[in-house]
Amino acid sequence: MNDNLRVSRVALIGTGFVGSSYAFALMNQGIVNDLVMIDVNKDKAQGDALDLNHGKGFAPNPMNIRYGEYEDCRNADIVVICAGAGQKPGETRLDLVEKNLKIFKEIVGNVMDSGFDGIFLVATNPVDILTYATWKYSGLPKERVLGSGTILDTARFRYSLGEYFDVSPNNIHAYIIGEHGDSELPVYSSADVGTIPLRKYMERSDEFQTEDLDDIFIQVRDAAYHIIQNKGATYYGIAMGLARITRAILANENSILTISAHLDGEYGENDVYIGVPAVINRSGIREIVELDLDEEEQKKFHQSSEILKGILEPYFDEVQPD
Ligand SMILES: NC(=O)C1=CN([C@@H]2O[C@H](COP(=O)(O)OP(=O)(O)OC[C@H]3O[C@@H](n4cnc5c(N)ncnc54)[C@H](O)[C@@H]3O)[C@@H](O)[C@H]2O)C=CC1
Ligand SMILES: CC(=O)C(=O)O
Repeated sequence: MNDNLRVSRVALIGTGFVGSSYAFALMNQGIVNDLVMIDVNKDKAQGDALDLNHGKGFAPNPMNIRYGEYEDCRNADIVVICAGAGQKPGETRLDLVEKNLKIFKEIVGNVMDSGFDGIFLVATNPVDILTYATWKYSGLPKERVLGSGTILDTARFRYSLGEYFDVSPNNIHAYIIGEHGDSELPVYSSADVGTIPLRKYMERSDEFQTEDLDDIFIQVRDAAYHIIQNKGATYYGIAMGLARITRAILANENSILTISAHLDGEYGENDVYIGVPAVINRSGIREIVELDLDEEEQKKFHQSSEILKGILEPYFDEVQPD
């Protein structure tokens, strides 16, 4: 049988705003055959599974959806973790570290006790820190533990640049890398619009001004704060991003996506999970794509990495800031 057509199972831990939106995206896109939903709040997971089942008749592909227990993770291809606290208005992602690390120790322990031997995909914030924790707590190879990283920030960036240039975001190649959070950075040096380097594209019209690029980035970096202020949480964007990563894994796509990956010398950094472009396929992270950063970008990326290492250090003693 073609490996791309085999039965695929995702176990989702945490069926709150993000988890249930992700489940809805999976169903609508027909990405997975079997979805098991697990939450400490069993009523919520059970209610979501039933609600989703009622929409199945309108979905593009047959899909088995049910609520379950940790033992159901045993045969999962991917365990996706969206469980834990989210930011309240005014809180940063890094403010969540203490409480969500505790939750993760328990969750990852339970998943591993089931005999799980697949790929972890983490969305809970602070996502780079919790992906590192998942890697440590699980003992799985680093290639099989990834976080959503800056996939959402990159999508927001392409959306905003698309609006600015009045071009589809699909024709814009531009990445946000670094922490999924306040120290992230845009990579303008290698951004392009329809293969034309972005800065060159801007020469087409006096309407395009370099200062606007700073405003666009600030809008992107602070988007979550604005959305949380408006409606308490963000979930549709990340749900689509998680579905995109899931598809890249299960369909063995070899797609380049900005996810949180463990660096082992790439970009001159060691022992940190951070947002970078990487080739994603059925084995998880096939390889990290090293962008040719300019000096300013390199400096900012290093600063972002140092911030993450500084957060990790008290919890994981072998992490040494440079
Ligand atoms: N990586 C990204 O780009 C994004 C990440 N997030 C993060 O996703 C996380 C979830 O956000 P929401 O869904 O809005 O929160 P939520 O509060 O709606 O859902 C969290 C769910 O986790 C469950 N949970 C808590 N402890 C658990 C445990 N020990 N075991 C199993 N389930 C447990 C809760 O019962 C709840 O259903 C937050 O950390 C948030 O910051 C949110 C948006 C974007
Ligand atoms: C909440 C969050 O991490 C985001 O929307 O970017």
